[in-house]
Amino acid sequence: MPDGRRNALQPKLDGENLALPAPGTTHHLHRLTGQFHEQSREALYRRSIQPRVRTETGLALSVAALIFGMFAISDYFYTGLTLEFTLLITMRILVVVSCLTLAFMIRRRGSDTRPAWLHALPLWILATGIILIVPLRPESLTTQVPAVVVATMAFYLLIPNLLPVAAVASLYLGIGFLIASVMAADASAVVVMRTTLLLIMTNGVGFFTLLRLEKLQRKQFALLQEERVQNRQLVEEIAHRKSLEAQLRRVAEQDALTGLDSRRHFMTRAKTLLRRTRRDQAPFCLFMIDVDHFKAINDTWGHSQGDRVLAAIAEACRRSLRPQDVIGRFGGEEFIVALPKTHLQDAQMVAERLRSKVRELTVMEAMPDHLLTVTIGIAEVLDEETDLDELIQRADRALYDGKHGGRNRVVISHEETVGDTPSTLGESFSGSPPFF
Ligand SMILES: Nc1nc2c(ncn2[C@@H]2O[C@H](COP(=O)(O)OP(=O)(O)OP(=O)(O)O)[C@@H](O)[C@H]2O)c(=O)[nH]1
Repeated sequence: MPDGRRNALQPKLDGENLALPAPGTTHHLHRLTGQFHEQSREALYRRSIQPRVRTETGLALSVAALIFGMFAISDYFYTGLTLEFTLLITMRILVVVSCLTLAFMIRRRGSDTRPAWLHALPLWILATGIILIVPLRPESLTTQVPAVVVATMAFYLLIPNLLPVAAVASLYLGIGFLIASVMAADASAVVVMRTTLLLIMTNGVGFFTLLRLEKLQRKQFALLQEERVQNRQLVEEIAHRKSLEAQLRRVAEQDALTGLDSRRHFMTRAKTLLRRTRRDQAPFCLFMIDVDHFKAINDTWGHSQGDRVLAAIAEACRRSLRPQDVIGRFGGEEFIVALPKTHLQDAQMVAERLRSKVRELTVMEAMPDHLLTVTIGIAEVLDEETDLDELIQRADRALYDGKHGGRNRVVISHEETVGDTPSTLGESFSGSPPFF
């Protein structure tokens, strides 16, 4: 299904059609890392944020590397064109190039199997670069402390990473910086103490802020999943109800044995047709069709054969009539047909054709010596007549006349004719006489 046509009740997570957890599954987060205890859910979460993380990491690393490179200007002011400056500029170029390369790799090569070290490595390179400034520019130690604080916050909050990765890299930066301060810049105990406290505070703030963010994002993810599960259940429920409704409608509207309209549905459709035909002042005819000696078929060949005969006659009706004619099973072995925009003479021809078709049905092969016949009563709607029930009654009376007249015939309701002359068009048997 194209995305545009995707059901609005089924939101899609970033880039993936992810499997959903079982409904009602609760989620627990690790207290110190903020990650899901459930490994599969954690993997699902990471996959869902992967495209965003790739882009943001690439951007953040590029920005951090460029800022780190820009500080070559202050190196020049501190050292002038000395060996230290050459070492500093070389080191900065190496760090910038490594970070940009890794940023590029993360953006281009990010996949499910991407190793964690690929994300950790740029932090360690940046941290090493910052630490190395201390021995190369020991006199600027005091200005380097705020740079370490900013870098630590960037490790936690700017460059997307898992909390343990950011924490370990920040600790490495802090401890490395303190050791370098003592060993290469002869920092006094007070300065070391102050810097240590500042870095502890920075790490604390960074750690707990990122921990909170990690937890919030995962809670949001879990809620979204829960919602998706509920939406999916809702969609399934709606589909189920719709199919039940359709089934119920079919049961109510269709006769199960023949597939024809049920009596009730026929009445509804025929009434609409009659109204429309009356409005257009067009003719309208109705057939009542009854299988002759049907009880005997049941009694002799069984009810299953009787059912097959009814289904075959229904099929013959469907094939002999036009798509706009409405055919219904009126009850038992009786069928009813509404023929809109049909004159009596045409209806009579159609009925005769149908009667001949019934005699040729293959279902009769199982009933040797039996001539399967039907009697059809026809009534045409009279001028200004709008009542379908009356039309049915007249067709039924014609059918009754046909039964009494010997069956296997088409009979037109005599109430159709001008004057009181009966117009029953009885027909004597053709072919072999019926078995009964
Ligand atoms: N097999 C089968 N028989 C049915 C079904 N519905 C009604 N019948 C039977 O159809 C028979 C109708 O018999 P009758 O009303 O006496 O009519 P008939 O034997 O066709 O006689 P005439 O109409 O006078 O020619 C009854 O025995 C019903 O039990 C059905 O769905 N399947």
